[in-house]
Amino acid sequence: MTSVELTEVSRWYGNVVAVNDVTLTVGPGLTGLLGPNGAGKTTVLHLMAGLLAPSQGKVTVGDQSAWRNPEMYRQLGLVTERESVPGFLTAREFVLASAKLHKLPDPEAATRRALGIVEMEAAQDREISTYSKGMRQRTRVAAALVHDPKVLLLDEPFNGMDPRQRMHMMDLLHRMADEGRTILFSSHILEEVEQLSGTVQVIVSGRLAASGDYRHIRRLMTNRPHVFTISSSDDRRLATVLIGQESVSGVSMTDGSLQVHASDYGTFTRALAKLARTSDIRLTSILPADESLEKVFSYLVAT
Ligand SMILES: Nc1ncnc2c1ncn2[C@@H]1O[C@H](COP(=O)(O)OP(=O)(O)OP(=O)(O)O)[C@@H](O)[C@H]1O
Repeated sequence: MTSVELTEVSRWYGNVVAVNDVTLTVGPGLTGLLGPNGAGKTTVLHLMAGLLAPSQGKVTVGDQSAWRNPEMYRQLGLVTERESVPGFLTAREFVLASAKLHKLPDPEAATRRALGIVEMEAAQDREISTYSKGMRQRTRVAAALVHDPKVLLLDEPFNGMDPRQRMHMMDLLHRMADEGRTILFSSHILEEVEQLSGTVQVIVSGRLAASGDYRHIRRLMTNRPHVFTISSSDDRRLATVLIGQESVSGVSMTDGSLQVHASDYGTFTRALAKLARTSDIRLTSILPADESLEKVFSYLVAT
């Protein structure tokens, strides 16, 4: 059982602070690292993989320091974000090259084992250029785990996949985690971690903003303040009724529609339907205002 640990880690590039005083332990099982673009996810993974030195703090894999420690690569595999697989090779050739780079005693057997884990045996002798996105990604996973590492890090492994491919990849990650490995993957899409049974660590602007299971994170995000645009059979009367509600912090009428600031999504939406019914007002549309993912995540930092 191998854990990866960050203790008071910061990493800056010139005057850009990419990771800001993060303390975090990722233990055996499956963990998601969630955050908007530019939050520092890649930097965290590269620190864990020993590709970057922390500007401050300590990064360990098992009991060993990650930085400047080639020994660590026996324990760890990394699937990088950018898809760079030579299309003219077959999956078997690609994974075998990785096995040879690791100087494994029986590279052929290790290649067969890794391709078996990702269920790529049937297509292993076809050129990678003929594969689907999901198959290419699984081939890259096989290359990263050919040396049977205890820790596997994956940077945005679901990027560009359709829902079926995504489910297949999530099953694969769960299976590897169930074998006792420490698996950490990054994502900038909340729905991508929906099928995750393990922990989600949320990172925003280089800081650890929240952690817990998917339902906990989802709740934190939906319980934040929301703005709704509402149309009804009598907007003006609806406005006067709503302003008396505890879950409403402001009401305004602009361009013929009603804007409502609600302090809590769940309480407000439940109250709205009931109020409209008892006041005999017909609701014709309720639209949540468009909020960028950035803003939603930032709310978590503020709490
Ligand atoms: N080599 C670099 N030089 C300067 N700034 C960098 C460098 N690498 C990353 N950054 C900056 O550090 C911050 C964190 O970047 P990082 O790539 O770790 O985020 P991320 O969460 O992985 O985002 P993305 O999903 O968009 O890759 C960003 O502001 C980014 O612009």
